[in-house]
Amino acid sequence: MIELSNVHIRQGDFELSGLNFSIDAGEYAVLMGPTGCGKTTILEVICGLTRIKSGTVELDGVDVTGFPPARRGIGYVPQDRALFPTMRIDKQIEFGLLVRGASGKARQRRVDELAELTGITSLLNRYPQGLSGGECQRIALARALSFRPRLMCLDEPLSALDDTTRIRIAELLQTIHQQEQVTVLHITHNADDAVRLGTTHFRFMPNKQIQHVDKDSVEKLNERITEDTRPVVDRRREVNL
Ligand SMILES: Nc1ncnc2c1ncn2[C@@H]1O[C@H](COP(=O)(O)OP(=O)(O)OP(=O)(O)O)[C@@H](O)[C@H]1O
Repeated sequence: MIELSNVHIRQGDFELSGLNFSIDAGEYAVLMGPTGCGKTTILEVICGLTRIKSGTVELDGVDVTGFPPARRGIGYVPQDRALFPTMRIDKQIEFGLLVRGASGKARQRRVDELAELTGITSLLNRYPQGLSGGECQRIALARALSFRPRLMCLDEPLSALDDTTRIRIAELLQTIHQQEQVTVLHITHNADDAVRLGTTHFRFMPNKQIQHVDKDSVEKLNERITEDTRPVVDRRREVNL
């Protein structure tokens, strides 16, 4: 489904090289690793938001290395959710379909379907201002799913939520994985979330390579949780267009 081969990335002083990583279709893959090791960078490479120096990115056997984000058919939920601040929620959800030329009827049907799936029907006429973190996450998930992506890339989707909301959103992620039959790549520091949600697990190793790890070893992990203090990067919004 996803295959990164011999990928070389450089951003400022940060560099990864000879990186190989693959995920089979239908998996709920969790990628873990300490802060600053390059997890978000890998999501951005897969989505087409960060250019690679060399190597290839394949999706379903197609080399998409030179494809712009919108041609990759990936739903992306960045860590800050990046909702459009001045757009009504129903319009945000249908946006990915609108730019792909879907009819008004098809868009309405999908908005209703996703609103029900994510539990946001009562929010469709609102704007992002004043919404809770959990509500924003549900909307970001619905928006990313609108065009039936083959892959969902989720950047710490359960961070910054209270415990009850965290459990509810984790349940929603499981429902989405099953009902939408979408392959998921979820990055997290949290070993409990990784064990609960993942069907396959990967970890950034000290040698800057990604390695497949079994569930038992994930349970023993206790990654240090630190906040990402980098400024929000607006270009991440592009991917769901
Ligand atoms: N645009 C950029 N220019 C220069 N350096 C960058 C840029 N984007 C990211 N980096 C650097 O690349 C490294 C990896 O960042 P990345 O956000 O991928 O790590 P991460 O594993 O997702 O971290 P966290 O878990 O804290 O979110 C960091 O050292 C970061 O400062």
